[in-house]
Amino acid sequence: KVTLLHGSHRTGKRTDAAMEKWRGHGLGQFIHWGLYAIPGGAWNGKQYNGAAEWIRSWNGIPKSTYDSLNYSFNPTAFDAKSWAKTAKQMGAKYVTFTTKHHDGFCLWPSKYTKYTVANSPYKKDIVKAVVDAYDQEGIDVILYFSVMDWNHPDWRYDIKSKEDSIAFERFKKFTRNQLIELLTNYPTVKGLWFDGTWDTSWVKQAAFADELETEMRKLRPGLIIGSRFRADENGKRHFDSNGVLMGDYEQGWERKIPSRIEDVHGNDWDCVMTVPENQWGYNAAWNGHIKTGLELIEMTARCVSLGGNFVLNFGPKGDGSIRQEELKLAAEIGDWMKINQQAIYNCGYAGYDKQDWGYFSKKTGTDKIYMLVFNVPVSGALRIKTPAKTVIKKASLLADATETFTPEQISGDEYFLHLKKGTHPQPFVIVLETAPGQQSNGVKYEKAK
Ligand SMILES: C[C@@H]1N[C@@H](C(=O)NCc2ccccc2)[C@H](O)[C@@H]1O
Repeated sequence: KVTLLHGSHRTGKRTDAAMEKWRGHGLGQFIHWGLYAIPGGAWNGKQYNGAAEWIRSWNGIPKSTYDSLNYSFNPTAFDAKSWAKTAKQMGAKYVTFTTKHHDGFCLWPSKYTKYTVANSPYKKDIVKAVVDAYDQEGIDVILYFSVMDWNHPDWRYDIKSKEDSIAFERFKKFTRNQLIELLTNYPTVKGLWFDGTWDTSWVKQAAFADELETEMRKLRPGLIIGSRFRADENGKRHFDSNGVLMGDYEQGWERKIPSRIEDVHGNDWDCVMTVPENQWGYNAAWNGHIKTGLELIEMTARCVSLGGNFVLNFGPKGDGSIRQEELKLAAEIGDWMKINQQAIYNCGYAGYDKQDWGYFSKKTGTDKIYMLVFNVPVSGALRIKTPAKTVIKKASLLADATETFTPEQISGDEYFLHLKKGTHPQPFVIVLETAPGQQSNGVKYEKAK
């Protein structure tokens, strides 16, 4: 153990109500929207190969021309209420919304820079519209904020001179001012999702960032901040020099999902995921593999079964409308969630061995176990290995409790549930009422009725 002044200030999960609520969300929506949605991944008819929200960094684009896009930002189809309705129907319990991405354009009328929506034809406060609309739908709001700001003259990738240091001191003040401004303007937001914090200039600011995080938490008790915001004084990010998680949850699962429970080290975490391989902002040409509704439902199940939240990204167009492909996915996910949401909301790791047919989740604070079945075996037999001294009192279909299953005991703590042939074209959920701490009484298998 090394002594740290600016390492993690807490070990273990937060147990307060605000974090318990976040932990139980299961499914969230990410929205990446900004000037990058106007070019939509192409410039003068040429396709940019990277992620559309990074197009400003492309050599093919004159920076000043990109920066002038704020003068053509007028999303006439923007309707935060319809975005929030889409999220509600999908079953998302929270939204993470880009206030300012790496390009530095602010979707709120910040007092600390001219590079904001106030100086665009649209003029109005988009962050406020989103916060109000999602609040009204009962969906929690987390604000995405990029520390790295390509537009600000005082941004530096590293501090290599006295001039850099003087400039970056101004940048740090600017960053603090904007964060306090966001927390003051939009007091109902539940957390901040930080990005653009990997460059050396920011990694060197352990003391400043630690102080700023403390100040924000004091201003907004219960505020949820992930592991990507700040480094410790040795430059360690996400986990400090003693291997303790920074912030309230692990923010390292960007476009990837943990394989096993050991990978999450007993921490809270979220997985943020794109529909294409790697496009967060709107890209008109969705190339490569586009994830299907079934894939995304299975990713949601996998994240919840490992105690995390799955946050699916939407990239609205330059005019503010959501593309048809994303609306269709939201509807498909929502249709499944309407029937099976009980296995997702306020659920977490069940402590059962992973089986080939799918995922277990457990309703927090109860002995209710869910089996989220994606891969029905040819045998129709779903294997369950219960933790020691746990008996299955009842097994039934979540969608229809009258459809019950009589567990066939195979050995001390192993059972088969036998499915009727060809009865489940869609992923489905079985609920297990269990009684831990009891010796199994050898439930015998009765022929399927
Ligand atoms: C949530 C996404 N994060 C931004 C990004 O630059 N990701 C690339 C990246 C991911 C992890 C460490 C460094 C850099 C993307 O533009 C999205 O905003």
